[in-house]
Amino acid sequence: MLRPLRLLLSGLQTQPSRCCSSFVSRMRYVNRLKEDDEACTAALKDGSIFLFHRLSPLLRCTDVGTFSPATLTCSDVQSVLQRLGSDGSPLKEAVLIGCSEQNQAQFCLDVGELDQAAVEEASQGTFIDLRKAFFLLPAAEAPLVSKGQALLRWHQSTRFCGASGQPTQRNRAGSQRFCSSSSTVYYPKMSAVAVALVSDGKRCLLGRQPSFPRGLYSALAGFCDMGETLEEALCREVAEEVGLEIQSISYSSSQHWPFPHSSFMLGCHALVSPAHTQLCVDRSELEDARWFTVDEITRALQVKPRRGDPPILWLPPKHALANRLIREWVEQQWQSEGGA
Ligand SMILES: NC(=O)c1ccc[n+]([C@@H]2O[C@H](COP(=O)([O-])OP(=O)(O)OC[C@H]3O[C@@H](n4cnc5c(N)ncnc54)[C@H](O)[C@@H]3O)[C@@H](O)[C@H]2O)c1
Ligand SMILES: [Mg+2]
Repeated sequence: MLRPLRLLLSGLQTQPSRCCSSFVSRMRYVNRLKEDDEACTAALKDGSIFLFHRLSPLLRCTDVGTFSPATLTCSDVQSVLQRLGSDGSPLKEAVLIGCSEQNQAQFCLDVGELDQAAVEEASQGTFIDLRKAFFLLPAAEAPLVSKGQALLRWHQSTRFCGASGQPTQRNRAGSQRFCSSSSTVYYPKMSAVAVALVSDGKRCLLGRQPSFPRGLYSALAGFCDMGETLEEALCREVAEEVGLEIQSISYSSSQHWPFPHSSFMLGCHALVSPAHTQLCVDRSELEDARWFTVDEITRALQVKPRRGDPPILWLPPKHALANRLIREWVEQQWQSEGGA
């Protein structure tokens, strides 16, 4: 029997479609929720919510001592709000983050106006500063939390239109804000950053900023200027920071990086001529930059730094794209040595 068209459409609004691969249907579902306020309101009722308090995510400690983001249902959050005397209106501020593999829409919500300790008690979790939380979470879960925080931060800083000075209004999903006075649409934005692991074929180049923890060296990085390509940004940054000219670049991978604000990190391997490796470090940007052999890097990758240890070489944590670039380089060096 044919179902009425209206019923079919309302079914489509609340659940991912089953006509395509589960990935395709989830992506289309999230896209629909961004465009359809009613569908998004319905999805929130059945969705999961990650709470934040003044941009710090709510985490729970598992029985085995690991951490995970506290996932609450909409009714969990409603009962927490009720217990704290709130009328439930903060739920309207929830922002869509994505959709789980179980087809459940995921939202984030900042309850910074409520008492932090009272929310922690009612929701059985702890709000932890993202700088700490990011590294406590498993690598698979940290990006979801950092995406939630980035979206909440963007909403908090885009309340007014830069053209008219009037308040902006958000759509239901929180994927855009609109100023009816100037007709400007605002979308969440992030800064592009180029990161390069520079090599001369045998050694790799790492640098440290004065603000880094003692002993930490990382790949060179810099914000892309307006109008620059990724390649131009990498060549300029490496020239500015260490005075070298890059000969060739190969793209590796990218990542969203929440610190200090949302950055879109684009990671590459860069080669300089072994005949021109003399460093001329710009001390206003870097405290130090050095060439490291594959043996030094391999040893450093095996060391687990402990508080109070003497400052040996420390590499960026596993969650960071720079760590991935360093590992890729080491693997490539061992492969080419094995093959030689
Ligand atoms: N995830 C990783 O593996 C990884 C590795 C290296 C660096 N990073 C991140 O990359 C970012 C950039 O690296 P950097 O500090 O060497 O950059 P950088 O060398 O461009 O120097 C930073 C300076 O650039 C200026 N700047 C220009 N555009 C900016 C913008 N859009 N936002 C902020 N400042 C801007 C500011 O004066 C700032 O002090 C840092 O936030 C760092 O945390 C991440
Ligand atoms: Mg830099």
